[in-house]
Amino acid sequence: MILVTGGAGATGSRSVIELLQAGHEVLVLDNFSSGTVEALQAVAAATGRDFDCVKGDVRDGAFLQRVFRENAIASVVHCAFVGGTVAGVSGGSGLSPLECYENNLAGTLILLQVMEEFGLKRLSLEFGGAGGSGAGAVDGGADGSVAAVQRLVADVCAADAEWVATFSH
Ligand SMILES: O=c1ccn([C@@H]2O[C@H](COP(=O)(O)OP(=O)(O)O[C@H]3O[C@H](CO)[C@H](O)[C@H](O)[C@H]3O)[C@@H](O)[C@H]2O)c(=O)[nH]1
Repeated sequence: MILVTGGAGATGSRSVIELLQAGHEVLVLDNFSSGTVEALQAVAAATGRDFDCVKGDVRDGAFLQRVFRENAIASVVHCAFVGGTVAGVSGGSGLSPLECYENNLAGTLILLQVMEEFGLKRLSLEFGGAGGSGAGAVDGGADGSVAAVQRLVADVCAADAEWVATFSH
């Protein structure tokens, strides 16, 4: 089973469709800060497949531990990112830098810690709107938090060859 964080959002729900169509079992995890039940209903309609969804936050380590304990998760697709507030950059969420870094960097840090605790070291990161776009994008992100996430994950992978991570924007 593949866990898709932020699976009720635009980028995440597209990933869920692709994974279901490829025959994978999927579990969606989303705090529904911007994700919607309608997006999940559209996934079900497009694929004709059933999948479960748990409501909760990637920053909640105890919640993540429960999810990993109760489900046979083989890998994680991490899409639970929020956009920055840099003027003129798409994907802006209206959140402050502190809120963005907390969502994106702290959320990823806690997710990685719990994954490692469960011996799970396969991760795809899909930044979607949080990655920014066009000439205004800074270091691959609408604010520095996406670059910080990439650096964190790169350092974790460099220190332990068992970790496998891919990025897409
Ligand atoms: O801590 C968090 C933060 C976010 N989320 C969830 O993560 C998902 C993020 O998805 P969004 O749709 O908010 O963001 P995307 O990057 O997927 O999509 C954005 O970027 C896209 C471009 O790729 C389009 O512009 C789209 O309209 C715009 O919402 C949401 O379900 C949100 O509820 C969490 O679960 N936990």
